[in-house]
Amino acid sequence: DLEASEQEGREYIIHLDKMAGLRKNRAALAEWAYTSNITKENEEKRIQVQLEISQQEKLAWEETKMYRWQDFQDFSLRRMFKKYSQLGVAALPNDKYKQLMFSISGMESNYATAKICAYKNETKCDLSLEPDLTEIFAKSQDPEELKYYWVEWHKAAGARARQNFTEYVQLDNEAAKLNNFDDVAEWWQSEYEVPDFEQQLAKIWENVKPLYQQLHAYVRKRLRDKYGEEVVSARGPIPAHLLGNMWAQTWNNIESFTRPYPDKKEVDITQAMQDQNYTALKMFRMSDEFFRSLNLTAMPEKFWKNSIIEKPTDREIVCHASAWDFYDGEDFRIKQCSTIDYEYFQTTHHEMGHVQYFLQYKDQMVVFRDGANPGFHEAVGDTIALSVSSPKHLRRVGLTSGDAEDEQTEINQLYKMGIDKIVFLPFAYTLDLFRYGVFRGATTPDDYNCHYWRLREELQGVEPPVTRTEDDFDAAAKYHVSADVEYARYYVSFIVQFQFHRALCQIAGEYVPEDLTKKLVDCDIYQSVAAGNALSNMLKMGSSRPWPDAMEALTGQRAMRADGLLEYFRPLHDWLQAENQRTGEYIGWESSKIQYC
Ligand SMILES: C=C(C[SeH])C(=O)N1CCC[C@H]1C(=O)O
Ligand SMILES: [Zn+2]
Repeated sequence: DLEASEQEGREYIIHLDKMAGLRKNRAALAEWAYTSNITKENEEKRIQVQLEISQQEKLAWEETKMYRWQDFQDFSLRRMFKKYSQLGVAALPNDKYKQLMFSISGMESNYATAKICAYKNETKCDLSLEPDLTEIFAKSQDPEELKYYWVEWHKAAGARARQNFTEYVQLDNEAAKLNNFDDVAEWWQSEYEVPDFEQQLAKIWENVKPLYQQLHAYVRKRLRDKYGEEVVSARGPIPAHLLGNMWAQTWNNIESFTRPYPDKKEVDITQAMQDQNYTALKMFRMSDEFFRSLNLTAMPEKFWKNSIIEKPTDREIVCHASAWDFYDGEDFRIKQCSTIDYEYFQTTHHEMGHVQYFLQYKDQMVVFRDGANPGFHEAVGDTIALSVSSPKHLRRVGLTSGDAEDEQTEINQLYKMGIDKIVFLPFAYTLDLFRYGVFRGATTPDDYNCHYWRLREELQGVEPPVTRTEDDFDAAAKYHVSADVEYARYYVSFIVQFQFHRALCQIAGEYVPEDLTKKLVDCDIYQSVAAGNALSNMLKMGSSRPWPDAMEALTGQRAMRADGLLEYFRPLHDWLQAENQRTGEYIGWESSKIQYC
C-alpha cells in the first residue's frame, strides 16, 4: 500500500543520498586535481572518474524510477525524488558522454592556458589573461594598445574554441532531450522552477534599461572628451575595448577619469590596499572576519589548508575564481589567482559568500546542498560586498579617510557602484540570450558571431574595436562560454542582491526609508547579528524549498524585482538625467559602423 511504499521510498532515498554524496566528493576531488594542475594525464583521470560516476548514476536512476514518488504525501520526500529522477548528462551513452567531456575540457584548458604576445614586442609571448591582460585593461589608456590585446585574446580564446563549442552544443542538446527537455536552454531555465523565467528577465531589463541608457550616455561623453570624436562617436555604441575590462562587463577601471565630481577626494581602494601591504591572505582573513561579525560560520581549518589563493608559478591552473564544496561536511575550498586590488577584494567576498552558503546548508540532505536557485548562490558574497564597499565600512577598515557625506561625494559613490552593477546587467543578459538562441537552433554556427554582436550592440550599446567575421567566435573569449557555465545566474544575482541588501540593512537598523541619516547607500551591516541570523535562516534552506520561499524568509517578497536596485540608484538616475540634459548628450545609440555580420 502507499504508506509502506512511502516509508520504503524514504529509506531508499536516504541511502541513495549518502551514495550520491560519496560520488560527488570523488568527482570534485578529480576536477580539483585537474583544474589546479592542468596536464593531459590529469584530464584523462578526471574524465575517467566522471565516466565511472555517470555509470553509477545511471544504475541508481533506473532504480529511482521504480518508485511512485509523485503520489507521496511528504513534500520533501517528493522533492528529493523529483531531483534524483533527473539524470543529467549521464543520460548520454558512454562514447558520447566522453566526447562531450573532452570538448568542454578542451575549451576550458585552451582558455586557461592561452598565451598572448606583447604589444610592439612580438618576442615576448608569455602573457596570460590573469594577471597580465587584466592589469593592462585596468590601466592602459592607449586605444591602439587596448585594441591589439582585445583582438589577440579573442583570437586565442574565442576563435580557437569554435569547433569544440559546436560539438558541445550538439551533444549537450542530445543530453537535454534524453532528460525530456527540448534543448539545453529549457534545461538551464528549469533550474529556476518558474514557468516564465525568460519573461521575468525581459521585464527586469525593461525596468532597468532607462537607467542604463542614462549611464551609457554619460560614460560615452566622458570617453569622447578623453579620446576624441574619431575614437568615440557622439551617437553610436561605445567601442568595447575602452571600458577597462576585456568583456566590458564592469567599467570600474575607468572610474578615475570619468567620475562625476573629479575634484572630490579620490577614493582609490587599490592604491590604499597596496600602500598598506595587503596580501591575498589578508583579504581572505578580512572577509572571514566580516562573516563572523554577523554570527555566521567561520571558515573551517581545512579551508585555510586546501585553498589556492594565489597563482602558482610551477604549473598551469584554471585561474577563474571558483568555490568548491566536497560534500563531506568539512572540506570546502576556494581557488583564485588573487592580485592586490579592489576588484579581487570584491571577488574574495564573492567566493567567500559561496563557501558560507556551503557551510550554512551542510547539514541538509546532499541533494538539497545547493542554492535556492543558481542566482542566490552568486548573490551571497556580493550582498556582503555591498556593505564592505560603503564609505562607512571603508573608513572603518582604514581604506579611505573618507570625505564628509555631501551630495557630490554620494553621487561619486553611486557612480562607482553603478559602473560595476548597472552596466553588468545587459552584458549578463546578452551572454545567455545568445546561448538560448544557439541551443534552440535559431543561431547556427554560420551566425554565431553575427548574432553575438547584434545582441551586444542592441542590449549593451557596445561594438567591437575592429571588423568581425565568422572566422571569429568572440563569445568563447568569456570564461563561462568556454567552461559550460550558465550565466543568467549572475543577472538574477545582480537583481536579488539589492533586495537582500535592502532587507538586511533594515533588519540591522542601517536603513530607514525617509530617514536621511539612515540612507541605503551608507548601509553597512557589519557586526549586525540580527542581520546575520536572518541571512542564515535563508541560507540554511539550501534548495530544500522553491526559491520564492527562501526569498520570502529574508525579504518578505516572493519575486525577483528590480525595485531594490532602482531604489538604491535613484539619486544617481536623477543626477544622470540632469547632467545628460545639461550637456545635450544623445541618449541611446545608433547602429554601429563596424562590420560584424
Ligand atoms: C567570480 C566568479 C566566479 Se562564480 C564569476 O565568474 N563572476 C562573478 C561576477 C560575474 C562573474 C564573472 O566574472 O563574469
Ligand atoms: Zn560565483
